[in-house]
Amino acid sequence: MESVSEIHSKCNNNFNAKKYLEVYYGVDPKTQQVDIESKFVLGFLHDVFASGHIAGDSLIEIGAGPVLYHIMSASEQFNSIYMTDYCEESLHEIDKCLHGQKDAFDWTPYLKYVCNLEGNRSTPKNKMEQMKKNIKLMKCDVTLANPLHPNTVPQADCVIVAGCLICACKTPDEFRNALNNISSLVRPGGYLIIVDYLGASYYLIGQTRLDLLSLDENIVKQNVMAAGFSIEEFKVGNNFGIPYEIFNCKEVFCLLAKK
Ligand SMILES: C[S@@+](CC[C@H](N)C(=O)[O-])C[C@H]1O[C@@H](n2cnc3c(N)ncnc32)[C@H](O)[C@@H]1O
Repeated sequence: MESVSEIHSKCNNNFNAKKYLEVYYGVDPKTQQVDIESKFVLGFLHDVFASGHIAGDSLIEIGAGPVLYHIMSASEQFNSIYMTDYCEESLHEIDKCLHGQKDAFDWTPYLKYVCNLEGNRSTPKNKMEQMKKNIKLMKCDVTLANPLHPNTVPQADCVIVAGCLICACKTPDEFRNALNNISSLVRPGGYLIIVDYLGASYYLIGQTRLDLLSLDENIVKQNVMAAGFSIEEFKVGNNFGIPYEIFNCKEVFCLLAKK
């Protein structure tokens, strides 16, 4: 049996957080425009949080990786935001952003896009300052009954899981278990948001190929409902800039469900 630290170091070897950011979140240096998939996902998250009724004391993002953008629209709605991941290296990339380090990934194009969606009531700089105040970083593992083990936090008003479950789960059974584990983190009446991909089976980070669980809409919906949620929205987007040889993805989905 592998120890937790062995598993984490193995994960660090396979998941190159810096390279991942460059390949999947790098923008054209000339135009600084965010891609169509990001506009779809950020637009969904904006609409969800702009309504104002998904708010409260805490939000947990599970499997955030080195990526800051899924909580941009939520950042003013919660007192505490726990950004969590299996790999320490990924959390370190977020930490660098929060501490304004020189070699931190630059999220400005995405911050600008989100501020624009919000009618520019805030600036990218102010939004980043807001995030610095309420984000806490924590390890997680969706295969554990308490994914935040050894930490415990009060059940959250909202949990976001983006691009994580098709990486962390190898079979539909593992997907079901992970959703049950994640459900334990959401308070009754709280919300679950999933952003993930349909029909994808691998992606590349540089030369490293990582396998993915191929999901369809039915498997997602059935298991989310079985984990104690009622689905309020399910939106699918299918216009990708990433070449098929790098990520054999057909569709991204955004789901909002209430416990
Ligand atoms: C493709 S990345 C997605 C990162 C980011 N959320 C995004 O949308 O770009 C998949 C993430 O799932 C994380 N992950 C893999 N296995 C996990 C597990 N058992 N528990 C929690 N996170 C896991 C990885 O460390 C990685 O950060």
